[in-house]
Amino acid sequence: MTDTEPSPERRGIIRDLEVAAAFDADTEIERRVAFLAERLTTTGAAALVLGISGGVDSLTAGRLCRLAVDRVRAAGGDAEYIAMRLPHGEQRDEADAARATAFTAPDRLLTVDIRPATEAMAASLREAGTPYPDAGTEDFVLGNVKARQRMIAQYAVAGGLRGLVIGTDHAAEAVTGFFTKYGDGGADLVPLTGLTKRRVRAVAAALGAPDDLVRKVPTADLESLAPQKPDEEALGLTYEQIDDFLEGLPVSAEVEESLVSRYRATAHKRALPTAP
Ligand SMILES: Nc1ncnc2c1ncn2[C@@H]1O[C@H](COP(=O)(O)OP(=O)(O)OC[C@H]2O[C@@H]([n+]3cccc(C(=O)O)c3)[C@H](O)[C@@H]2O)[C@@H](O)[C@H]1O
Ligand SMILES: Nc1ncnc2c1ncn2[C@@H]1O[C@H](COP(=O)(O)OP(=O)(O)OP(=O)(O)O)[C@@H](O)[C@H]1O
Ligand SMILES: [Mg+2]
Repeated sequence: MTDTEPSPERRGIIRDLEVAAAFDADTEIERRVAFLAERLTTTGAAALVLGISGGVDSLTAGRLCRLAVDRVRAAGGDAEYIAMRLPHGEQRDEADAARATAFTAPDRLLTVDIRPATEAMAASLREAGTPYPDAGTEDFVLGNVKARQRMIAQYAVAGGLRGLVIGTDHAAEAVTGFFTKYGDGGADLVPLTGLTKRRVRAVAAALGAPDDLVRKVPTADLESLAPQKPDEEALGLTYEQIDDFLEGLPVSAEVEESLVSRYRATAHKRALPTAP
């Protein structure tokens, strides 16, 4: 069963997440590079800091950082793009991460293993007697600790070098709240805002990224008990379905209901802390 006319609630979500009706990859590249360059110039920051995972989102954001920094320099400014590799121990898709990093052409590359910090926190939580209901819950929660360790590492570099931390959140993650609050959700600038997943891929392709990395299966890769688990498996929805919903295309009633209710349930993740 499909609907052809998006509900008023869906239209509100599309508007709130800034998903444009029309899309042209080159126009989006220009707009987003201009945004990053303007932020560097206006804030007087000296660097853009971004974790590169090997996935398409960070590859795309990283290339936009490269172009923005080049633009600032061409205008006589001084800035750099700092990429960070933040593996948890040995990363299974390290070869992809290395190629993605090379594609973004950073001025500096810093590699920080987040495993020791994550394990130290896990051990201290266990010692404190943290009452996890089961091993799966502990593994899931420690996955979010990994994402937050990455945030800590990026802010440590930004703090030392007058940098700004780049987040890779886009509309297809924002609508489901599929990010760690104050983990990968913690950033200063979010240049992919409003893009659906297929539009992120289209931007990556237009930027000249290697085809296999453009089409790579998305994974948060946070759970040690389920390494490289595809996002679509975790979400129980495909990115095609999520993108269709966001682009106002026909989706089933089940998909519509599921996304509207996830959007409502995760409102706190897209807002400032709740105050009285
Ligand atoms: N109603 C409410 N009002 C205010 N705050 C509320 C709240 N409900 C929960 N909270 C708070 O939010 C916390 C839950 O949020 P959070 O800690 O983020 O945890 P949660 O949303 O449960 O998990 C994060 C999800 O995002 C996925 N993820 C993370 C990182 C990257 C990617 C990726 O795409 O690569 C995906 C991850 O696999 C997982 O499925 C609760 O522990 C609580 O502190
Ligand atoms: N192993 C890692 N090394 C460096 N940064 C990472 C790593 N894992 C995650 N990140 C950071 O967290 C962000 C969120 O991860 P996410 O999985 O949503 O994006 P991605 O890996 O770039 O693309 P995809 O969603 O297609 O897998 C990444 O874009 C990146 O900035
Ligand atoms: Mg990923």
